[in-house]
Amino acid sequence: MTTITITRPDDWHIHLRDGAQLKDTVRDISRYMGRAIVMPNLVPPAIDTQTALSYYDRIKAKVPTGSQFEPLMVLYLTDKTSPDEIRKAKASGKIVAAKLYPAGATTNSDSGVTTLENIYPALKAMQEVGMLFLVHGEVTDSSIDIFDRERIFIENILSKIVADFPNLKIVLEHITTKDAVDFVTQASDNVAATITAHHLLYNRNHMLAGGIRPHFYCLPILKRNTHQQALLAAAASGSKKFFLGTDSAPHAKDKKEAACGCAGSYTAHAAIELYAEAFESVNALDKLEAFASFNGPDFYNLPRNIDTITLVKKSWDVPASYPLGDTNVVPIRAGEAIDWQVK
Ligand SMILES: NC(=O)N[C@@H](CC(=O)O)C(=O)O
Ligand SMILES: [Zn+2]
Ligand SMILES: [Zn+2]
Repeated sequence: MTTITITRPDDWHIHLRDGAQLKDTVRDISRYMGRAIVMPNLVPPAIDTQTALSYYDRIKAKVPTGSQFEPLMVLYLTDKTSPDEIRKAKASGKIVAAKLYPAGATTNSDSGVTTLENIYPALKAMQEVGMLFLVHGEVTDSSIDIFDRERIFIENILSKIVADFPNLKIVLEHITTKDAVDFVTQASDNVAATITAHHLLYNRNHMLAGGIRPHFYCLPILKRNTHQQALLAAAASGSKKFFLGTDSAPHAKDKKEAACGCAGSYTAHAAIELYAEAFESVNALDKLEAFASFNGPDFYNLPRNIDTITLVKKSWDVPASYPLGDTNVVPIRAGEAIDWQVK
């Protein structure tokens, strides 16, 4: 039987939600992830230090005994985020980044940023204090095709931010295109990207050919297979600029299987297992550890985890759904097999 042992991984982009759902999402992330960057797009969003810190306490209260899981918190940037708020967040020691959601770009982004210039004072403060800038990289202009929104964001917006703030550490989250791979690759060492398991394993045919599959609907939307191949090549390249961020984003089953379904796919039930499949598909299992366990902490200037987990190549069947608070979530691979499991 094939087994691989890797340093304990972290998840550099996840949605844990809140309220009744928190015990379920925290249980899943706590199984083997050491840390996670917890996204702040709650309702209402975590726009200030105090809100982010009380969210931290609610998460910690749900971590099962025996788990060492540690949440890393993120501030949600708005048009009004002040430099003082950035300094306060940084001083808390628990908030390591601030996130740009272009207003209207994705789930719970209504309070997001309307014009880039509005966050320049905050970005300047972040650059000064060494707080990371995380980006949902899609334009929101309704005249721009949904499959082009990441590329145009990079061309029109991200390239300007990178030029204006050369010392700001930037993570382009959940990249989905060859354009993003190329941009991040040629940019300075201060620019990196997370890649999800579902964008490595799937392309838009999986979502749209032979019937519409709403559980594959996430943002940025799955692209054509040439982009999927570029993402796989980037993840398997060994470049330290690319690292694990699941973007596991649960929505209740009835909110996904609907006439107007929510964006977000759930992968936290089997995150490293799905990444192992993706890396194995390109004969790059030897590159999984750096992607999952080294590149993220190195970019964030945090220590790598010191203990390990072991993956066994042994197929198991994913349940049709998992409990999510008082409702259910249909995970990626529901009712089908996954090749790997964590021992
Ligand atoms: N990725 C998604 O499709 N959805 C995320 C938001 C996000 O990360 O853009 C969510 O919060 O549901
Ligand atoms: Zn996003
Ligand atoms: Zn996300």
